[in-house]
Order: sequence, then structure tokens, then C-alpha cells
Amino acid sequence: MTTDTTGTAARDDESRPGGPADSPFVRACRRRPVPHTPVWFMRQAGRSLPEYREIRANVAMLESCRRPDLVTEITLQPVRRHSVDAAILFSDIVVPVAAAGVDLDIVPGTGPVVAEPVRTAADVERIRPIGRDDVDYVDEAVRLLVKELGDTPLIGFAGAPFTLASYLVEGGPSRTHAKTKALMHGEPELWHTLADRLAEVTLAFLRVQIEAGVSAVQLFDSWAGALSEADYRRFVLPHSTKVLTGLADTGVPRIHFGVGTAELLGAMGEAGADVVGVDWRTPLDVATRRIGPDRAVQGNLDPTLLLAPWPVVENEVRRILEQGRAAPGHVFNLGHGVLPETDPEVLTRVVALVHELSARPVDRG
Ligand SMILES: Cc1c2[nH]c(c1CCC(=O)O)Cc1[nH]c(c(CCC(=O)O)c1C)Cc1[nH]c(c(CCC(=O)O)c1C)Cc1[nH]c(c(C)c1CCC(=O)O)C2
Repeated sequence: MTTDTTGTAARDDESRPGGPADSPFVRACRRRPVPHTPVWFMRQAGRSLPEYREIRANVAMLESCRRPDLVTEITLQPVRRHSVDAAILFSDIVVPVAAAGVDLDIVPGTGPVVAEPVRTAADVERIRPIGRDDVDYVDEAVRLLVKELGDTPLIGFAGAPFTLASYLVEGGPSRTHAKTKALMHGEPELWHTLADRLAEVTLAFLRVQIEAGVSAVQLFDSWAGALSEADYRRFVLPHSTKVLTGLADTGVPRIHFGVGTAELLGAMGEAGADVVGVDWRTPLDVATRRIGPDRAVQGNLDPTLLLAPWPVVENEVRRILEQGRAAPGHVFNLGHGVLPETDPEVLTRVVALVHELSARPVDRG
């Protein structure tokens, strides 16, 4: 089975009752009845866990992403600790871009930094297409993890074309995305060439993960909320749609996430995902009205509130579960990633509380 290159055999096996494809997480993504609302946390691997800090003490971030043994261990840590309903592969959105030949590093305390920002047609030309061999360490890590995880589903992920393009054009993290927007509007043709190339890289990267056996994928367009709806529809939606609809044949659920996207939720829902991620600014019932009745939602506890006293957290979890009932499927999550200063015990308590409050008998037919 581990030598299969289509992933079909792996998933046939998984679709057995109780297997990852029948897990509460995958069932909620597909808007099927669930025994309890599934919960996982964006950036659950790494960040707040002491066992993560220990393992990463002398290993650079990009190097750790290229070592299947470390990826496997770090991915499993939050599953062991919190009993979350899904694991997310430990990696970073810039990993496939580096594999495509872009000279970049992940600088501690800053994030991705690109040696020569992409600003010209020649720069775009240098971004190569990628295949399995360029990211063989990801293929290997996913296969190891699928075995280790048993019935717990593994989520694969990638950065969406806009968010990736922002790092490449700006040269690093940016608050305004000014150079990226200037390129979009000033040289729309070059922008579309760049975004299309990144869509190809992302699509290939997600296909490698799906063929290796992940049970779902999430497309992170973390910074899309910086755009107006008109700009999003004109410059970004076609490229994210290419990625998401390009995976439709795999049958694997697709999650589409961004931050500050209240005005974009309708458009993001049109890109072809099964689930739309919602940040804490938009209540899930309101989000569901914007997205429509044929998509599940994921979210949306404000990650900063995990630092508040427990009764505050408990009230928020109750409110979110209540508002999530308006959606045809709800995956509980934060509205964005876990903050590094979060007490891991609070995450464990949130998982238990979500499970307890949402437990219900279901007809699994
Ligand atoms: C700091 C940073 C990195 N990479 C990035 C940043 C942000 C910089 C900015 O503000 O613009 C870029 C990035 N990486 C990831 C995203 C999308 C998710 C998001 O918005 O948080 C984004 C926008 C996914 C990720 N990046 C990472 C994961 C895997 C961990 C997980 O989800 O549990 C994902 C999905 C891991 C990562 N990535 C990085 C580190 C140091 C780590 C390990 C520990 C940590 O989380 O801080 C480097």
C-alpha cells in the first residue's frame, strides 16, 4: 500500500466505518451527521508546546520541515496531548516555494524572508513547477503519519496564491501588502502570470499530500482580508478556484481559510471548497448566511481569549457551538492560529468541553 502512487488504495482502506474518512472531522466537512462537533486548532503543532520547543531547540524551521522523523513527531504531539479530532501536517506555506527554486529562509522572530523579491517577468520565470521528487520528504512524512495516526485524520495544507505571492513580492511579512497590490493593479498581466504559477505549485504540492494519504486539505489564504471584494474577485478568486476545483476529482474535503474576510466570505465560498474558515470577527450564523447553505464552516474562537479566565473561554465555546448550529456542518477551531503564549492545558480543556457540549446520538446512515 505504501508504494501506491494514486492514493486510491490508501483511501479505500480508510473509508471503513470508524476510519479517518468516516471520522467526525471528515463527516462534518462533508455536512454529514456527527457524534460530536469535531475540533482541531490552527497552528496546534509547535507554538505553545514545551515538547515542541525541545525538539526544535537546535534545528532550523525549514530543516525540520524536511526531516520526516521530526515532522511526524511534531505533528503527533498535539494529538497525544489534546485528543483533537484531526492532526495537521507540520510544515510551512513556503516549503513548496523553496522546492520550486525560490531562495528563501524562515527567520526566527520574523517569518519567511525571500533573498530576491519577485518583481519582474524574469523573476516569475525562475519559479519552477514541482513534482513529488522535489518534496519527497513531505510524501514520506505523510505516509509515516497516516500509519501512526490510525483512525485520526491528517490534514494537509498549502498557502493560497495571494498569500504566497505577498511573501514573494514583499520579500517578507508585510502589514500593508503595498508592493503586492501595486503589482496587481500596475502590471495585471504579470500579476496573473505569477498567481497562476503559484496556483500550479500549490496544486502539485497538495496532490503529493493527497496521494500520500491525507484525509483533507486546507488552503491558507491568511492575508486575503487585506483586499476589497472587487480586487479579490478580479485578482485572486480565479487562482484559488483553480487550486480548489483542481482537487475535486480526489474526493478529499477542501477547507478554504482567511483572516479578516467578513466581506469576502461569499466570494471565498464560490472558490470550490467544502468548508469555509471564519475568523472571530464574524459570528458563524452570520457567516453561514453569507456563504450559503451548501458549505460547512470552520471556526471561530478568538485565539487571544484563550489567555482570559476559564469562564470567559467556556462562554465563548458555548456561544460558538450555538451559532455553528446554523451551518450545515461545523468544525470547531480558532479564528486564527494558536498564540505561542497559550497555556496548552487550556487547549486540552477546550477540546473536552467542545466534545461534552456537542455530544449527541446520531443516525450514521
Ligand atoms: C512566523 C511564520 C512562519 N511562516 C509564516 C509565518 C508568519 C509570518 C507573518 O506574520 O507574515 C507564514 C505562514 N505559515 C503558515 C501560514 C498560514 C497559517 C497562518 O495564517 O497562521 C502563514 C501565513 C502555515 C503554517 N506554519 C506552520 C504550520 C504548521 C503548524 C501547525 O499548523 O500546527 C502551518 C500550518 C509552522 C511554522 N511556520 C513558521 C514557524 C516558526 C512555524 C513553527 C512554529 C509556529 O507555528 O510558530 C514560520
